[in-house]
Amino acid sequence: MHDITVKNIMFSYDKELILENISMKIDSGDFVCLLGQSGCGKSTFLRLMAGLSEPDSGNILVGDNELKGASLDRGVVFQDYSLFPWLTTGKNIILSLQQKFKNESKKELKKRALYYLERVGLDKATFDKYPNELSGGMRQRSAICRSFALDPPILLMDEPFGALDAVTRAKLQDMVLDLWRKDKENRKTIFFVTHDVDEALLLSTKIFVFGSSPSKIIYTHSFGDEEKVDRDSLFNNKEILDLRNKLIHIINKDIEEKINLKEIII
Ligand SMILES: Nc1ncnc2c1ncn2[C@@H]1O[C@H](COP(=O)(O)OP(=O)(O)OP(=O)(O)O)[C@@H](O)[C@H]1O
Repeated sequence: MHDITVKNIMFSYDKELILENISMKIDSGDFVCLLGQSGCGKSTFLRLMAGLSEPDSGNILVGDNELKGASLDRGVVFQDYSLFPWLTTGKNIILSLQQKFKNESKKELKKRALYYLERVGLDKATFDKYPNELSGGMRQRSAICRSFALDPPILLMDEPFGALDAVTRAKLQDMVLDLWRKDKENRKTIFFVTHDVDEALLLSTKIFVFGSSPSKIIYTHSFGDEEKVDRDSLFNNKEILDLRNKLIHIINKDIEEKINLKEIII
């Protein structure tokens, strides 16, 4: 129902081709990670999936419907938390919830917001705090809380943990996995951009790697149902270690090719 089919997407900024003929199939409930070197077009692609920009050609289908513009069926979490600094965390969350749950009273919306604050590991007091009174990790938890409270079937996440220290990052990775896993009946489809290979291995059921100049899919890996990677097997399981090395090699090779190409042009 919320399968995503991407067909032959081409996208340029001015005359520069950024995405070349991208096609992919994402099943409902998949946790997809998109890897690739910096500047290869990962965020550009996520913006297309969010409906925040349009491709030159090609299309994206959610189920049978062609994606046109932003929609409440797709939540987006960016790296920079994207909370309004002049509103308390609670008001930030309720402002979004009001767009979707138009018939719910303020009391019901607050109850929903508090429930999800707890699910992302924040205490009730966070509701009345302004974003600048929170740590980076707490701000990102709040942004994720807002997205999960909106309960979209599809969640698009653009390097949401990129600015966080390693410990907070690990905690939030576990939290998102937990939220994704627990909604078994109605598992969200998550599309997660990262340039961290270990993060992709830990989170994903499916990995796509973008190459650059212009960007196309250069590698795909799908984990079987029983193969979900946990934190221990990241470093102990030979198959996962081989895959990790392979992914790092593919990305490094793409970086080297880009550098060589630049030298030829200069
Ligand atoms: N608004 C814009 N106008 C023109 N060019 C842009 C714009 N946004 C991005 N680009 C260019 O498009 C290319 C892809 O950028 P994008 O941000 O999608 O890459 P990315 O893979 O997400 O990078 P990173 O991992 O560093 O965030 C880059 O060359 C970038 O300079």
